[in-house]
Amino acid sequence: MTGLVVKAELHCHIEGAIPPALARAQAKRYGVDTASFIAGDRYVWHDFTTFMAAYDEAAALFRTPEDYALLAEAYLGELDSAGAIYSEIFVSPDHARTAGLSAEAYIEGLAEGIARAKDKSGIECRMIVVGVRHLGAEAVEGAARFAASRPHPLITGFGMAGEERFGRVADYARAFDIARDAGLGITIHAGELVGPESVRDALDEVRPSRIGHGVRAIEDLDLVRRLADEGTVLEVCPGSNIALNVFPDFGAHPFRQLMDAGVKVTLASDDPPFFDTSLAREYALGSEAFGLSDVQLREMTRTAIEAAFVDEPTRQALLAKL
Ligand SMILES: Nc1ncnc2[nH]cnc12
Ligand SMILES: [Zn+2]
Repeated sequence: MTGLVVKAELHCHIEGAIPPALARAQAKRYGVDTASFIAGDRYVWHDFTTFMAAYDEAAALFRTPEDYALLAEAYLGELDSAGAIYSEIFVSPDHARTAGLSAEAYIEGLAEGIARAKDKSGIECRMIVVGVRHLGAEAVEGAARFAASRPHPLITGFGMAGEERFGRVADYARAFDIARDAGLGITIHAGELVGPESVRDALDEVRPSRIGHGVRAIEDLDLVRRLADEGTVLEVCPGSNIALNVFPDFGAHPFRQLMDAGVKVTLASDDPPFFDTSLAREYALGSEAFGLSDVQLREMTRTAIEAAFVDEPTRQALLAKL
């Protein structure tokens, strides 16, 4: 039934959306051995650290603007087929630079793929530049300065991904100040690998309108009330959380508790092929694991579009499609 529900996605890392078969094809072109991180049609990893290592290896196989154009076009085509009308992708200039591609060329390639997808299906997409937390505060400030220079109109947000157990949120506050001052939307990964204190620090130090994951806020009901009161939107990625063992199974996942407590929740796929998921599967889980009706799923899509980092005319046009 959820196939009929109009969808929107606020949380997908474009490097995390590389299908293993495409990574293999890229590796063949560039003469890279994938044995350490792909087996058959699956990425090989067993915890967050080895997941990040496999992710970095896959990202390093994308080296030209056209490589990224094809990736963005393919991912958005898949989303369109699943009924999505809007997507935000996290983009990481640090990963591009490691692969020998300038941040500018990387963004141009992605923007080309986004434009091709929009021409084909009408799907809207925006880019959120992310800094990589475990590269340190200076690197994250560099990513923020790049985003704040507003190198492309489709870049509308700034965020931070990577190893949440590295450093303290306060170390990164300046990066977020730079991005906020430039008018970018703000989101931050928190409450995924670390508990409620990480979410509280994110709220206090960064003042985001959205939090990536945030699900471990459930360990502190005062914090859950604060999220509800302040209207902070959570980009919840249940398939990712179970794959990374943040919770043992969907029965233990707090999506429904957060929603019932009045927290604004949305569903997203994070790094779909790494976690055997897709936006379609996350919406199906919304129904099958969390008991949401199609009407509730559609309302959740509305929450996502209301929280999207887009200009008002685009937001209104998207809302009119619901
Ligand atoms: N689930 C995740 N958490 C933090 N950083 C990430 N980068 C890509 N996926 C991530
Ligand atoms: Zn993420």
